[in-house]
Amino acid sequence: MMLSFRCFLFSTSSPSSYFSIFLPKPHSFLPFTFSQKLGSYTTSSSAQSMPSKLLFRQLFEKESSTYTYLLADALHPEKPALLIDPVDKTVDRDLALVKELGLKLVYAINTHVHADHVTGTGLIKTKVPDVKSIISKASNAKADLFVEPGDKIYFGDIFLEVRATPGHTLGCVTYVTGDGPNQLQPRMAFTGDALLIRGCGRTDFQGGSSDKLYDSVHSQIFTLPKDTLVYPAHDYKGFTVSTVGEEMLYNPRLSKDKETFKNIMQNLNLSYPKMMDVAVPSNMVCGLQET
Ligand SMILES: N[C@@H](CCC(=O)N[C@@H](CSS)C(=O)NCC(=O)O)C(=O)O
Repeated sequence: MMLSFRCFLFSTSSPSSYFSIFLPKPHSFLPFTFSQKLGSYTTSSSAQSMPSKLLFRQLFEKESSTYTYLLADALHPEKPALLIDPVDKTVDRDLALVKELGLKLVYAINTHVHADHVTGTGLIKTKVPDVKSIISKASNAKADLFVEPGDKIYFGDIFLEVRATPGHTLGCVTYVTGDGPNQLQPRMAFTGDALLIRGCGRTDFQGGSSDKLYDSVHSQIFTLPKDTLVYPAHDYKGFTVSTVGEEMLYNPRLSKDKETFKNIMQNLNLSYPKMMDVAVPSNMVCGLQET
C-alpha cells in the first residue's frame, strides 16, 4: 500500500516515534483481531463494538455544551493519549482522568478556533509541558503543530486522519480514525462544529460559508462508510453519537439540496455566542490570552 506522509512538520522533540504525527507505524504487528463483533455501542466508555486497543471517553462541559474526547492506545506500553477539543473549565477533570487511567497525554487538539468557550489546550500545556498542541494550518491560530488535509496523527498504533471541513470557520477540520487493516472498525469521525447530530455549525461569522459547509460535509464526511460514528463538538439536545448513514438520511439541514440548505442557514437567526469576544482572540493563542 502506498502511504504518503508529511514529514516536514514532525516534531523531533517528540518523546518517541510512537507519538508521532505523519510517521507511519509498521503494519506488521497485529495483536488483535478487529473483526469479531462483541456487543453494542456505548457512548461513555468504549465506543467500538469489537475488541480494540482504543480507550475512548466522551466528556461533557455543560456551560457551552461542548464535548471533549479522550482517546488512547490502551495496549501500548506507554498508553499514549490525546484530547480533542478540551475546554479550559474542565481541564483539571480531564487531566485527573488521564492520570487515573495511567495514560500519557501527548496531544491536545482543536478542531477549530472555537467562538463559544476558551480552549483548554494552552492550560494543559502549562500543567503537562510535554503535551503538544495541534490545530489546522488554515486556522491561522497558534499551536505547536499544524495539520493539513491528509496528515495523520499517530498515538501508539492508532492514527487520526485530517480532513478539511471549512464552512463553520475557515480552518475547521474533522479528525477521522484511520483506515487500514489494523485500525478501528467502525471508524469514528470527530466533526467539530461542521456536522452536529441532526444539525450543523452556524455559518455567519469567522469566515463561515454555508456553500462551503455543504460541500465539506458532503465531500469529506458523507463519503465515509455509513457506519462511521459521528462525534460532534457540541450537542444542545442531549444526543451523544450518530452515524454518517443516519445523518445522511435524517439531518434536517444537510440531507437537503444545497439551495435549501443555504436558505435554512440564512434564516437561523441565532444570537452570537455570549463568550465570542473573549473566546475567539483567546483561542487564536491556545486559550492563553489575558482577558
Ligand atoms: N448559545 C450559545 C451558542 C450557541 C451556538 O451558536 N452554537 C454554535 C456552535 S459554538 S460557535 C453553532 O454553530 N450552533 C448551531 C446551531 O444550530 O445551534 C452561547 O451563547 O455560547
